[in-house]
Amino acid sequence: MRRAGLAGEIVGTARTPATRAIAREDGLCDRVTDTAAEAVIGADLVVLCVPVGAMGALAAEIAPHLAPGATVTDVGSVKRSVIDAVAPHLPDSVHFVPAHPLAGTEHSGPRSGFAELFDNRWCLLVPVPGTDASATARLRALWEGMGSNVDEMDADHHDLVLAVTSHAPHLIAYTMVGVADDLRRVTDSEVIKYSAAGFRDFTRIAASDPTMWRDVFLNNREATLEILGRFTEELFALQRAIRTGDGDHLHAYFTRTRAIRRGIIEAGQDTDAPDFGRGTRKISAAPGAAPDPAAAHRQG
Ligand SMILES: NC(=O)c1ccc[n+]([C@@H]2O[C@H](COP(=O)([O-])OP(=O)(O)OC[C@H]3O[C@@H](n4cnc5c(N)ncnc54)[C@H](O)[C@@H]3O)[C@@H](O)[C@H]2O)c1
Ligand SMILES: O=C(O)C(=O)C[C@]1(C(=O)O)C=C[C@@H](O)C=C1
Repeated sequence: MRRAGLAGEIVGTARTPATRAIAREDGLCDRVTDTAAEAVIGADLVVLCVPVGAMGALAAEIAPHLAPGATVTDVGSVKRSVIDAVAPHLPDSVHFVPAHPLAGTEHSGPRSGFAELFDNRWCLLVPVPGTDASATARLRALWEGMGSNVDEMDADHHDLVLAVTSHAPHLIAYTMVGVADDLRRVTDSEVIKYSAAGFRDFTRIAASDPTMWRDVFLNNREATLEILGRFTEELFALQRAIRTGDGDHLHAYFTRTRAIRRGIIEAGQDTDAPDFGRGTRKISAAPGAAPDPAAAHRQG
C-alpha cells in the first residue's frame, strides 16, 4: 500500500507488545496503537489479519468504534466461517467485503511481509449478498494497486477451491514430514542429510504457522474432508497398482498429472518456475537486479 501511495495514513496494531515494538522500530505503519479499538477510529478501510478462528472476536471488539461508511475486509484463508463469524458483529453503516490474497510464505510475524508479496498474485474478493458494489470496486482497485490480479468468488466455492489448491496440500506436507521424522528415529540423520528437492519443498510448507493452519482446518472442515477423501481413494488405487505391478496404471496417472503441471506453466501461472514469465510480470528477473525478496523468503 505504501509503495504505491494508496493510503493517507496506515495505522496498525497487534496483540502482543513485542510485535507492536517491532512495528514501531521498523516503521511498518505511520502509527501503531495498543488496541484494535483505537486503531479503527476514523479509518476508511479496516483489514483484519489474524488467524481465521480469531476473526469473530476481533470484529466484536472493533465494531462499536467503526466509522460509518467504512469498509471492513480481511485476508483469511477460509471465507464462509469468517463471514459467519464477522458479519453479525458489524453495524449496518459499514461495508463488509471479505478477501483472500493467494500469497504468502511459511514465515509469519511482522518481519515476514515485503512490498512485492502480492505482485502478480491472485486476490479473491468474496462479497456477501447485498454488499455495496462501489465498496467492492474500491477494494478491487486497492488490490490491483498493490500488484495483484483480482477475481470475485462465492464463499463456498472459494473454500472448496482452496481445499484443493492449498489446504489439503498443506496437510499432506505436514503428514509427509511427520512420517519422515518418525523414520528418522530409525535411520538417524539420513532423512535430513539426503533430503531431495521434493521432500525439501514439503519441509518448507510444513514449517508454516501452526495456529494459522489449525484454524484453517477447523474452519474449512467439510471441504477439506471431501478433498482428503478423494485423495485417499486415489492414493489407495496407486498403492494397489504398485503392489500388483500395474505399470500401465502408474504410467497413465503420471502422464495425466504431468500435463496439468505443463498447463500451469504454459498459462504463465507458476510464478516460482524457472521458465515463468511468458506474457506475465516477473518480480526481479533482470541480470544484476536486486535479489528477489520473495525467493529469499521461500528459501527461508
Ligand atoms: N501466511 C500465509 O501464507 C497467508 C496467506 C494468505 C492469507 N493468510 C491469512 O492471513 C491471516 C494472518 O496470517 P499471517 O500469515 O499474516 O499471520 P501472522 O502470524 O504474521 O499474523 C497474525 C497475527 O494475529 C495475531 N493473533 C493470533 N491469535 C490472535 C487472537 N486470538 N486474537 C488476536 N490476534 C491474534 C498474532 O499475534 C499475529 O500478530 C490468517 O487468517 C491467514 O489464514 C495467510
Ligand atoms: O507459499 C506458501 O508458503 C503458501 O502456502 C501460501 C498459501 C498457499 O497455499 O498458496 C498459503 C495459504 C494462503 O491462504 C495463501 C497462500
